[in-house]
Amino acid sequence: MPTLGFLKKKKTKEHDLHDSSSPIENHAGHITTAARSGSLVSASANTVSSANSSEKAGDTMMQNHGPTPTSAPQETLTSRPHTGTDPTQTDGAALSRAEPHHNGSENAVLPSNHQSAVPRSTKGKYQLTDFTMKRTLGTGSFGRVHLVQSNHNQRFYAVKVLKKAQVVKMKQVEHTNDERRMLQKVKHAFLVTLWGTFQDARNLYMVMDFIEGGELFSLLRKSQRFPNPVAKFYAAEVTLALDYLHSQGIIYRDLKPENLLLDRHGHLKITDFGFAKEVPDITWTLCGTPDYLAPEVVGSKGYNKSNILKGKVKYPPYIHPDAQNLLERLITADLTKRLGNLHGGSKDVMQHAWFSEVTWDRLAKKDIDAPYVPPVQAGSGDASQFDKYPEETEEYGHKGSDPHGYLFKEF
Ligand SMILES: Nc1ncnc2c1ncn2[C@@H]1O[C@H](COP(=O)(O)OP(=O)(O)OP(=O)(O)O)[C@@H](O)[C@H]1O
Repeated sequence: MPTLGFLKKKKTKEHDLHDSSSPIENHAGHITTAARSGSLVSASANTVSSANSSEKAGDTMMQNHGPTPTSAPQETLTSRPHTGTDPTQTDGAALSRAEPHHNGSENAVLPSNHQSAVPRSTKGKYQLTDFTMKRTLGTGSFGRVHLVQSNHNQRFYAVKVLKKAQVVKMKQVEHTNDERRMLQKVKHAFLVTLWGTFQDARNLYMVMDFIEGGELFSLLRKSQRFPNPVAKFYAAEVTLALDYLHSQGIIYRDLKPENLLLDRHGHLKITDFGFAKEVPDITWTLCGTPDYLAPEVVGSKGYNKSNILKGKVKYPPYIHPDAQNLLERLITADLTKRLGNLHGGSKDVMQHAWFSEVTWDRLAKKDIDAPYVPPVQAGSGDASQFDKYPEETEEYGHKGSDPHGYLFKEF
């Protein structure tokens, strides 16, 4: 018989994980790339090679339990010196003020790494003239993401621009409004921060922190494959981020290396909530006989990808057996057997053998050095880690008729 007790959304333990961190309230911290030279990263080149040295560094990294790791954790703890600033704040004000000038109710200081569900209010009405548009950082199905510079504090941000007509044509209105709402709500060290949104007659704009280190995709492409400990580091940070999202009733649904960005220190930030979904009543735990569950839930019929249900994954011979085991258990089509969806919830994933040497609380505090530090000049708008794209030819800031505006009232 099924037990109904576990059919509640699981409040996971990242209360504990994040309560202890509060790393990003201190805006006074400054990390220079020089300060990172003592890090455990051996791959100072542009790739994470699979050389032995790198493998070893990764091992050390994940076992870095000592009280004083060699990589100046305090600096890591006070990181994001420029990212925790509202784009309309001038520098001096941003360091001390909790309220931006345009809306007294807003909290302009980045929240701590707590998993509190109190939404960060980012509904300051930014406008195009607050920013100077720079080059394109990436393109997606409905728009593009630009590097921009705030005209108020000269800091750099990323602005996602979505063409309303395209969003409507591709039937993405709901997804787009969801994306905005969820990104505004979440706050986590490994999730990108949304500062605010605005619109003109043709476009929607989402103002985010600029994550300088580029896509994990690019690093993977250059590296071809990650050594086991490096893969483990990124997977572990993703695990924490997803665990947090799930605790907030959000399923991400678009996990891919293109959406995993590296910050200036090499820690992950998940971006693109275009397919994320809020499922407040989601059943994360499922075990025993699912007598009371709808067939489409049991059979996962909502996702009609029979090839995925039936497909057989071939694992390369070099994959670590523990990693393979974890993957096999995560991509189990049968929800009643899938790791992360069982009685222990995400804890089962975190306690899997592949993650055995991960010290989760320290990882959550970014207290474990990343295996690769992107070669960027921090805070300077250095977009060298991003691929180049043909630039948008259509000017932004259109006034005039706005046939779709009523669909995006929240922006
Ligand atoms: N905050 C950010 N900082 C730096 N670059 C970013 C940021 N957000 C997005 N990008 C870049 O822009 C690219 C496209 O962004 P995003 O995935 O959000 O767009 P999209 O239109 O939803 O894409 P898709 O069609 O893949 O869903 C990302 O892959 C990344 O390279």
